[in-house]
Amino acid sequence: MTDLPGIVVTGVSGRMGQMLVKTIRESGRARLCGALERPGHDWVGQDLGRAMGGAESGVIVSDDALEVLATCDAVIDFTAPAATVEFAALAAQARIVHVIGTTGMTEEDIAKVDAAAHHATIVRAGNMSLGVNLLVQLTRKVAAALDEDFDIEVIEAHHNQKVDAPSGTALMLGQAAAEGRGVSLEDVSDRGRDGITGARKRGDIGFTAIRGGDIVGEHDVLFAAAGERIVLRHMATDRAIFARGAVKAALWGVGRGPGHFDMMDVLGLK
Ligand SMILES: NC(=O)C1=CN([C@@H]2O[C@H](COP(=O)(O)OP(=O)(O)OC[C@H]3O[C@@H](n4cnc5c(N)ncnc54)[C@H](O)[C@@H]3O)[C@@H](O)[C@H]2O)C=CC1
Ligand SMILES: O=C(O)C1=N[C@H](C(=O)O)C[C@H](O)C1
Repeated sequence: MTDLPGIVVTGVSGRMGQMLVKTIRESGRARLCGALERPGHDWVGQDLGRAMGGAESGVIVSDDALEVLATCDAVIDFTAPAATVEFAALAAQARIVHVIGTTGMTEEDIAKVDAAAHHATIVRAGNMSLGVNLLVQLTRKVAAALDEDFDIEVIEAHHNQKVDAPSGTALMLGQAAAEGRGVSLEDVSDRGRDGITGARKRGDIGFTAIRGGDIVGEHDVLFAAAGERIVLRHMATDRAIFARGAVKAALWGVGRGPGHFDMMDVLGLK
């Protein structure tokens, strides 16, 4: 049992953090070697099992990332951009795998993660599910096959606690559509319609974000032309799909050496 790769979960009290703990425990392929939360969080110092409302687990929630990362093979991180940038630097120091699910990162944040990837094995993706990563491939193919007579719109829906928009997944899908068309997403992205916007610009890729209730995550890529429409859709109904992908990525990364990878690498979809 102790020979299994050790994974630490950071942001352990969060929606994804708790799902990751459950997924690691059920996997039979890894052991939970630590649990981290932000300094000042009321779970810090408590037994993780008890904090999650169950039996004692023997794992104490810590806020000392440097100490915990030194004893583990990988850290899985679904937290917030500023925290993720710090974890990347610590993972580089510890020479371990850093799986990043955090979305809403800026170009500057990503440049810092790139720098950390000289020493850490980083797997970062706005969506860790198999289904969405396949949808990304399909989106690129469909966009490449159609011309600008087809308007492309990415529509996403998430729960009312989500803090970033468009979602990381929507941006992955928009990027794939732009690549399929051979254009830069930056040049054609339309992200904030309100008021008298004028007619839609030919060639633009539009984004719409819906927030409500407990929606886990839904993404449509709409290709709309005169007389016909194609819709590519993914609907997540259980966060376990993201957690399973993240654990798979952590195990894939152990022993691989430094670099900045994504789920396409892990799933062999490149
Ligand atoms: N890539 C993917 O497949 C997925 C990505 N996400 C992304 O994961 C992130 C988290 O999502 P949720 O779990 O829903 O959010 P959440 O708000 O439920 O959890 C975030 C947790 O991170 C903790 N945290 C913040 N700063 C920290 C620090 N310095 N050290 C340790 N812990 C810290 C918070 O206290 C909180 O418990 C978001 O960016 C979301 O978009 C969510 C689902 C799937
Ligand atoms: O915040 C979430 O919940 C999710 N975030 C990711 C994103 O921004 O795309 C992935 C998933 O859709 C759930």
